[in-house]
Amino acid sequence: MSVTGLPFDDFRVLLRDLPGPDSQALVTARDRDRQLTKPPGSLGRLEEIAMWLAAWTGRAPAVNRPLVAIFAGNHGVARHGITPFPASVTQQMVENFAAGGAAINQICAANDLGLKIFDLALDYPTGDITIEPALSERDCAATMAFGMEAIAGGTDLLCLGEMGIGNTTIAAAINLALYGGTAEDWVGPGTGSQGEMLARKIAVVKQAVEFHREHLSDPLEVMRRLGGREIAAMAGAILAARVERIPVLIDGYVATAAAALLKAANPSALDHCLIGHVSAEPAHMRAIDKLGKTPLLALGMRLGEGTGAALAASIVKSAAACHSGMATFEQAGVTNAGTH
Ligand SMILES: Cc1cc2ncn([C@H]3O[C@H](COP(=O)(O)O)[C@@H](O)[C@H]3O)c2cc1C
Ligand SMILES: O=C(O)c1cccnc1
Repeated sequence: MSVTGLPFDDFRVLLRDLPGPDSQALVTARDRDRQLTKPPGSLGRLEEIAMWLAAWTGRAPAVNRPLVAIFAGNHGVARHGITPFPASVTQQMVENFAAGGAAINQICAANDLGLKIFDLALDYPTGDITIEPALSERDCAATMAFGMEAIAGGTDLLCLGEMGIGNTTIAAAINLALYGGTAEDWVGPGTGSQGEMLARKIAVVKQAVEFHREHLSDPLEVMRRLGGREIAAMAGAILAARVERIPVLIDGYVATAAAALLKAANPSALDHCLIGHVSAEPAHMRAIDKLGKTPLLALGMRLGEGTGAALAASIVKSAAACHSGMATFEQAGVTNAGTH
């Protein structure tokens, strides 16, 4: 853990001093883009994505080793009956990922993406956020540090996803703590909560934020009090990626809440991240708006597992391929505007 004092100290230092974009790589990429055999701007957002890759990797846009990292955790709050599925499904789905049977396995296979699963102490659910912090500072910091391992094997595009029964309740509590409003504004069905169960979910989120209200001005405190292990690990992974100049694709409502904690700590913390998709969870678009981002895809998905981020990776790969592989006007002998 920290050599400087409290476990969060190293992360506070890291968050204060994040590397910025590489302006030289950006200028070089813009210059090449102007020469490619297409009308200027005609590849729309693909062009912006290529420039984003250049700025945050510091080199010519390329995606050679895309990786989906899924973090799995269990939540004490699940005991309140706020989700239709039992907490045991988290472990069962981890086994399903390993066996290749989940949606994310198929999307990774179809799009040539690496996949790594990190299970986080599944036998030890976090504290029940309605009456206690989810994690101690030490445990939360250790889990953030573990999340940084996501990039250890090397990748040049990190897609972040999660698995954790009950974690849309956790995401709603984080958003309520960060942005205010009412619990109803941030709670949605998740895997299918409705009627009395949905009412309980709203009450639980309200109660949790009320219980911790004195301690919610510090985003890292919000993380440990209202978050969960997969939330802390995703935040750690985003930070590690920033330091190592790896662009990041964020998945749905839950992953976005983890990212939001970093943005609250440093407004530039997510500049190397794009939101892969807007999920069907009703509050996801509002949460994305709070980050000042525009999602790449809107497919009505509401699964998690990194599936939306993984699908968006194919767009990012295509953006890099166009930028690096297209011929210039000169190479192809195609007449450019203004030169005829
Ligand atoms: C079989 C199954 C596979 C999943 N894959 C992702 N999730 C998603 O659903 C969970 C969050 O929803 P809630 O807050 O309503 O529990 C997370 O585990 C999330 O990744 C799944 C959920 C289930 C049941
Ligand atoms: O948007 C998400 O990430 C999501 C939605 C429902 C269930 N699990 C995750």
